[in-house]
Amino acid sequence: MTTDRLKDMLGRVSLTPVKKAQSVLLNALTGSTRQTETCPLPDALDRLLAKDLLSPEDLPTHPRSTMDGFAVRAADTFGASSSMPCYLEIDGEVAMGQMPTGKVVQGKCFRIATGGLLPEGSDAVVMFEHTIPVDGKMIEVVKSVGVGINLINRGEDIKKGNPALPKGHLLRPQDLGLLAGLGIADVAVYTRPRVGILSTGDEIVPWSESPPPGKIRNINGITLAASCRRLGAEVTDYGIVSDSEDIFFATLERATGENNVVLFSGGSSVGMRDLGERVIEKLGNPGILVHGVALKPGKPVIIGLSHGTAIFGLPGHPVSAMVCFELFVDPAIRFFAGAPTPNKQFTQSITAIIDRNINSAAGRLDFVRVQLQEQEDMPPLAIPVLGKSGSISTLSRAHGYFLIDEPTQGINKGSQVKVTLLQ
Ligand SMILES: Nc1nc2c(c(=O)[nH]1)N[C@H]1C(S)=C(S)[C@@H](COP(=O)(O)OP(=O)(O)OC[C@H]3O[C@@H](n4cnc5c(N)ncnc54)[C@H](O)[C@@H]3O)O[C@H]1N2
Ligand code: MOO
Repeated sequence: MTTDRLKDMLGRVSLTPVKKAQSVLLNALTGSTRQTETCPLPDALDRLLAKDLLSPEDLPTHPRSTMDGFAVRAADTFGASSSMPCYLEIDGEVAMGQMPTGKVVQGKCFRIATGGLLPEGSDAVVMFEHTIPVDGKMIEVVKSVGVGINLINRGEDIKKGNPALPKGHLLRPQDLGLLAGLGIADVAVYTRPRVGILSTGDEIVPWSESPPPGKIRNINGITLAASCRRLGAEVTDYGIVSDSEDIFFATLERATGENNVVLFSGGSSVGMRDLGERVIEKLGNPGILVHGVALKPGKPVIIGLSHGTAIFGLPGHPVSAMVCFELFVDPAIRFFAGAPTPNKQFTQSITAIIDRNINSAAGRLDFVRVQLQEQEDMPPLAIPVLGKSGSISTLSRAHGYFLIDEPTQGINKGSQVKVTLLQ
């Protein structure tokens, strides 16, 4: 496979627009394998279906009453009203959980409870409230019913052979309920994506330690692992790797062999010790897809692929790392998780009104963190959370973000913005 990196007029690799980088990544991933497995129904929540599911039977398997009342022949009640009731003889009772015995014949009815199976001959149910007992054997019907009223027909929920759920569908509680109703005990799902995480930098110490002067705690190892778990991935932490090319390469090579996606943070920009690009290139097949995107923050991100595993060199600054996760890693994990269109389709977003002017340079995508403040009878206010990409508290305080696209040079106070909520 050859990679198609954007070049400027002098042949130098230039910053790639975010949308282009996303499509290069997703196109390259189409050659990667997604594994599937069988999962017991109760454990299938939040998994993605690996096959189209057809209904193996009619649901319900028999017509059932949806009201407490009397199973009748609708024609027997035509014209019935409180001023001119019709009279029906109670000829039997449907026992719950049992097949009804007997048949409703003209002029007769069966007592039935909600959920009871409709006895043969009946085609509607009259609610108790619309009847008056005459004696133990006879009722007055004071409201007519049409055929099919107050019952659910065989196969009305879903018919045998009809599509129940499509391949790639994310299984929610209501979907598990549908599968339970159809008696599907084992579900073919995509295997959870495996993600390996490395943190690079001689200055990084485990977050649980007290850093001596010159060192800092590992923030990215935690934020990235948690973001992966949110997407249902299984995460392996390969720890903190020192800025030695040999150790970094050996760890990255091992992680690439063991995972669908590998993330490392730090070492993506052009500093002397920034080995990210070199080691991905060395892994090859094909190696680097994109290095440097027109994005703020997050410009130095590296996107690579090696032997079907997606590799991301995320900028070390904690906000930049999470922004790149949201825009690039998230779709890659969704791809391996089995999502049919890995770019977020129905992200939770709301319209808000920006409370001040925001500058933005033309030619790059700006990711603006915001807090939301409710306003009466108006969309909420979006208040930008300003701060450097090294300040994780700015993301922690943010309720969401909006994007300023490449051609736009800033937006004016009072404009509407589409805020994607940060979960
Ligand atoms: N001459 C240039 N310098 C820089 C450029 C540039 O274009 N030219 N880009 C800047 C931008 S933008 C960013 S973002 C950073 C990205 O740098 P790296 O990805 O190489 O990351 P490091 O240099 O290793 O670290 C940056 C920063 O983040 C801290 N860090 C790293 N890992 C962690 C972690 N796991 N937890 C918490 N903090 C972490 C690290 O200590 C640095 O402070 O490059 C700019 N430079
Ligand atoms: O891209 Mo850097 O992430 O602007 O801080």
